[in-house]
Amino acid sequence: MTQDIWILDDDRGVRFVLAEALRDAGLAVGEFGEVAAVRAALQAARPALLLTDVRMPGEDGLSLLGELQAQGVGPVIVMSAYTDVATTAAAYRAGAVDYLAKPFDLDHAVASVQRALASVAAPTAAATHTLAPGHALLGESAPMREVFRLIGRVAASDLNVLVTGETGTGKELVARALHEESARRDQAFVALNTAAIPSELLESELFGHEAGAFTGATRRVAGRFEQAEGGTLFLDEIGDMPLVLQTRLLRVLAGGEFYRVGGRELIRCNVRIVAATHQDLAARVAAGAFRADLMHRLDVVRIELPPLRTRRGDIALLARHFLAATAQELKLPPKRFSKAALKQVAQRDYPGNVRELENLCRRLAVIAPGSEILPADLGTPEGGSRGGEWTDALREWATQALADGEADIHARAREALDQILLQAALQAHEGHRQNAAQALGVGRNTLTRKLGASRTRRR
Ligand SMILES: Nc1ncnc2c1ncn2[C@@H]1O[C@H](COP(=O)(O)OP(=O)(O)OP(=O)(O)O)[C@@H](O)[C@H]1O
Repeated sequence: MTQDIWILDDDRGVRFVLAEALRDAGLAVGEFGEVAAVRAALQAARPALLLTDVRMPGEDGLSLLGELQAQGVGPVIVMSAYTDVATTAAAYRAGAVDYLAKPFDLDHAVASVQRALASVAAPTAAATHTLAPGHALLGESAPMREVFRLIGRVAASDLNVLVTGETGTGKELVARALHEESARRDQAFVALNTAAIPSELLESELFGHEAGAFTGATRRVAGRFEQAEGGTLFLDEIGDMPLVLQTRLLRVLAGGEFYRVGGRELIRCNVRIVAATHQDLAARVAAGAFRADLMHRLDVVRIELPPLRTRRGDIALLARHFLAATAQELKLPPKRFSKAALKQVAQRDYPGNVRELENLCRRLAVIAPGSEILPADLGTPEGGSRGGEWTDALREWATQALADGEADIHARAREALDQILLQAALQAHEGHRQNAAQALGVGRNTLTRKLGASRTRRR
């Protein structure tokens, strides 16, 4: 038996191609250009499935979605050119079974319809709260759309989520979006970077302590679990959590209750956990550094954030956003990228991902002269300044050294810088100290002292 699929879209072209594709797949199709027409048709019939756009002139497709759910109409698939988290999540909240980002692949759309018909999904809970304000999480690339889709899908559930991705890819922003799109949004969102806290303090940081629990504990302090009660707790860099605390955390997650450090009162907790890591958690488990049972408890749903190099299409959008946002925040005159500069920005490598791009744009918003940013302002070799090459390398080195927790980074970098300059100048002036010092613009004594210092240190 053929099934009746209704398409609601004010764009005739979309209706046409979609209807053709569905008919080719053996389905019966009805086409509607406005919400009112669907309402009228509902007097006489019910579709097996509705495909609808969300934003149309006149009435919002989402409001219709709510009505249809109330009338027990079959599954609804939402289509939209808007792929931001708020719209996607609102569609799922309103009961959509799938979300097709326009422009969509027709095969994909037909497959989605067939899947929905096959499962005739159990009705999802209707919208219970209004649309949250837009999130700062931006992106138009296919992988980011997929991330938004996932956020929309799982936000309303209370499932624990593990967010993975390289440093600076936006893991914390995803955790915030999950919180904002959930029923917990009016409660606290509390973030804790487990790697940034010395392990001996981590337990009290998480679970709080009583007065007198340890030296210096003069009064009772609530931990992050208590602060996040009813809300969401974001545990960043979970892969670095010491094993003893992993055990403790696991017990709390399993039992839903804990004691403060030095306390006797059992505290019940209702907290959703979103954990993040840049590491391969399974590899940490294999290496014996992470508990498998804790990983399974945290990794109920996984959201993988793609590195910026696999979604270069997002760079221009992000760069413009960061430039404008910095100007607004610091009350600076707005600047814009010249075409050539933006092209170069989009072609650069960002080992620090979105954070590194953001830092570059913040710097440009502050220091680039003029209202238009030119390639020369970027400090790239193509821009005419040779500074970019080595400062980029230095930045990479520093990022890595900091990530590895190395000590004395500043002193080591400064010494390396001094030595490279001194040796280059000495070489250029055939070992003549006076001339080398002069060329560098430092005093001869300074040069001698720096050469001496390095020799002493090496010993
Ligand atoms: N898609 C995005 N849209 C807008 N801003 C973003 C996006 N992704 C990241 N950012 C910005 O980049 C910076 C880094 O993001 P965030 O702190 O969420 O990354 P992270 O993956 O948690 O990093 P780390 O692993 O180092 O903790 C933040 O300032 C954030 O606002």
